[in-house]
Amino acid sequence: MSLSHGTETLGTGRTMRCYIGLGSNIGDSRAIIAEALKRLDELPGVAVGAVAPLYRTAPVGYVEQDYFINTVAEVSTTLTPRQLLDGLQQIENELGRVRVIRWGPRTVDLDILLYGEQTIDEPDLQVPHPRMGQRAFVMVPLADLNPELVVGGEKAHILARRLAEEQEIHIDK
Ligand SMILES: Nc1ncnc2c1ncn2[C@@H]1O[C@H](COP(=O)(O)OP(=O)(O)OP(=O)(O)O)[C@@H](O)[C@H]1O
Ligand SMILES: Nc1nc2c(c(=O)[nH]1)N=C(CO)CN2
Repeated sequence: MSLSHGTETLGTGRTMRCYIGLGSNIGDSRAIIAEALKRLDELPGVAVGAVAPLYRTAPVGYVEQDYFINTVAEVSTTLTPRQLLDGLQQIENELGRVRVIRWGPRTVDLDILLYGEQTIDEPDLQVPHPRMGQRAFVMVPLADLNPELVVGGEKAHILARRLAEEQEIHIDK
């Protein structure tokens, strides 16, 4: 929890509730996600709250790759969306340097799913995340945290249940 640390120089002064999606399919994904959450909580102006369970999920989109570990974290922040994105990219870069395969892809992906009720449509930042409502690996952990949340006109738990019938997702054990 670092909301009170240096926040006078950051962001809006208002505290926003956000949801961050985390995914990894390279290296020790569980340890990498734990480390990403620790670093997220250590960012000035960011406090990590509830974190959903870890899920093991089949790759969506480009399918010739390993299964992912995914989760979603609820975050309180005084940062602006862009400051938050900068912080997430810094963590991705730091952890991405823990290279497992030479020239290999990044080890962790951090997405801003929701930033309060705000809508942002800029070339390098779209919120709500435009593909979140089609992805079981996002909606299932998000629904664990906030089942009544409305995403694209539907409640998170309803979307999650439907997507989980189409896309492979299991609690990680
Ligand atoms: N809500 C958001 N959260 C994080 N990054 C975002 C968001 N909206 C746009 N971006 C942009 O997406 C870029 C990351 O693209 P990348 O190639 O990693 O996409 P991806 O994570 O593989 O795919 P997807 O966006 O479908 O999850 C970042 O450089 C960032 O500028
Ligand atoms: N299961 C799963 N599939 C994905 C994921 C992910 O995090 N989990 N991330 C992607 C690019 O953001 C593309 N496909």
